[in-house]
Amino acid sequence: MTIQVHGLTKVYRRGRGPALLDLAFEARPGSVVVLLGPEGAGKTTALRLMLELERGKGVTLFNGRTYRRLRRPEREVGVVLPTAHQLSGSLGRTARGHLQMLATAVGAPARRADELLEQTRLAGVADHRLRSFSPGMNRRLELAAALLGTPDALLLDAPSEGLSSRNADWLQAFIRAFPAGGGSVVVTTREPREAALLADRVVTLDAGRMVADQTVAEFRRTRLQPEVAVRGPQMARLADLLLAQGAEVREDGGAGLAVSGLGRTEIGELAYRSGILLHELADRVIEQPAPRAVVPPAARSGTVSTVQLRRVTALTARERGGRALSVGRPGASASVEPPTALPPSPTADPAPTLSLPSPPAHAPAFSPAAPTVPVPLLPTPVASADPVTEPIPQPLTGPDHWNG
Ligand SMILES: Nc1ncnc2c1ncn2[C@@H]1O[C@H](COP(=O)(O)OP(=O)(O)OP(=O)(O)O)[C@@H](O)[C@H]1O
Repeated sequence: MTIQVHGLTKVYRRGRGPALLDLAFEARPGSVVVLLGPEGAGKTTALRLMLELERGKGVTLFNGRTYRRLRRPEREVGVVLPTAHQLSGSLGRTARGHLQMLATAVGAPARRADELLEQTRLAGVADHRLRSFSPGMNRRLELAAALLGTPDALLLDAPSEGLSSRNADWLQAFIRAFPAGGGSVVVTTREPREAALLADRVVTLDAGRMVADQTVAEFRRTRLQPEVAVRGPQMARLADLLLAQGAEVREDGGAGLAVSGLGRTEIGELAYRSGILLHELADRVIEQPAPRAVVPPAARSGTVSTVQLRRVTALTARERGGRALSVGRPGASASVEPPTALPPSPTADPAPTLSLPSPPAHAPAFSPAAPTVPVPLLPTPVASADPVTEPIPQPLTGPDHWNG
């Protein structure tokens, strides 16, 4: 199923800024789109608008029809929202009884309940009453309910929240497998790593604004930086050797290094050949800060209908060629390269820009105004020469970050 989202905008209270402003994206058949953002970014609001559970601006089309105009919406679109299936009146029912009742309501055969209990790993508690269910079991039951009508699309709001890591792994595998038959999924999360696991496309929200719309490959490149943590008693010597091999090296705690640009195996072999003892050698992923929305005063005063923002994919400082930290050896001072000039954006939007206040010095990139994103989606810009777009500061990786 193709899901097209055009210009979704929601203002809950007059005089307050929008909870969601001009959200636009497309979920193609056979794909997973993740809406990623921190608490309050507007993810749930987006799903509620898509399902017409809220009044607002914009439109969402499911294979060309709005949700309410679908012939059998509850069979065509499976939904897991915090309020979608209230269990409060059903706590005395068994899981099987609850699902059978919902199956009847959506016109699915009763045996579908048992199939789904099996599929969502609830078969063992099928005859348990819902009042005994843990939050994680409830989450899986909600998913089973969403699947009763064998839908072509799933809208899932933070489905892995409250799940044990084993069940979260299972759920992520399920979500990844769902599009195989042409289905599409829109799923929300606050976790960049989960987004990278699930998504074909990641739409990043901040303060109700879409601040990036990226393929998962681009998202991984810009937001998740792989590095290798190395620990041992001879790190100064190893740092010199690694730098000579072209790696980037940061001090990481007293007897540790964080290395990028060389793989774990290469680092291990280098240390072994040089007779350097290692206590730890482990892959890890460092999250880069998300792009932040710069909220114009007009939006804060609630006059949002005239304000339109365009998205910009923020680049990491490293991609912009600036602020790459190279550390000679632990304890030595870091050399910080000055930022280099950006090339003009190949996809720069020629549309007139709205004047925005300068972002605060700490604020990473966002965009000025321009027309809304049409459907089909524009390719994500790979760079921007926009004067209000700043490089993202190099991330600090914990209390022991390099502070030279
Ligand atoms: N019914 C409501 N009335 C007023 N404001 C609301 C309402 N629902 C949401 N908001 C506000 O809208 C903004 C977006 O909320 P939303 O729940 O969509 O965020 P979210 O990204 O889903 O956050 P979370 O990750 O915590 O679920 C927040 O500032 C929230 O306080």
